Amino acid sequence: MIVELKKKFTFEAAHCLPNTPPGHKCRRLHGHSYTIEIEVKGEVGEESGWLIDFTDIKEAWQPLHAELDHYYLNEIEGLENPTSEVLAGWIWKRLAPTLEYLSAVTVHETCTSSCTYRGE
Ligand SMILES: Nc1nc2c(c(=O)[nH]1)N=C([C@H](O)[C@H](O)COP(=O)(O)OP(=O)(O)OP(=O)(O)O)CN2
Ligand SMILES: [Zn+2]
Repeated sequence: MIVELKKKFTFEAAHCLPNTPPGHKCRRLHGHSYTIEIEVKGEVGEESGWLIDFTDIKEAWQPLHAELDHYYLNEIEGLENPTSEVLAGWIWKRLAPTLEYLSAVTVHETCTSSCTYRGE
């Protein structure tokens, strides 16, 4: 049986988007309460009854939370232009080596805007 597990995390951070046209609202320094959704996909183990422990996802996320929470994202290497797209790719790159079965990273920048990256 193939399943998809999803776990959500939150962090607060400031950013601006320096490559937007002059006068664009996102050029101004502002902040978001980001929600990050991490998904893994694979076969359920017969004995365990699960794909992986949700705690494994939490442990993989924790170092990234420490790097991102209450920081100015533009000052972090690789996030000089921190769109949702760039951030989703940045998170994927860091999670993929440690989190088996990773299948998607979704960045919710606001309640109405999100970006999903599936490693392609
Ligand atoms: N493709 C992208 N478009 C935008 C990004 C992005 O990362 N990728 N980012 C922004 C801004 O960071 C902005 O803070 C969030 O955008 P927006 O959804 O427009 O925010 P609002 O709260 O104003 O949205 P409502 O329409 O009022 O819900 C902009 N675009
Ligand atoms: Zn923004």
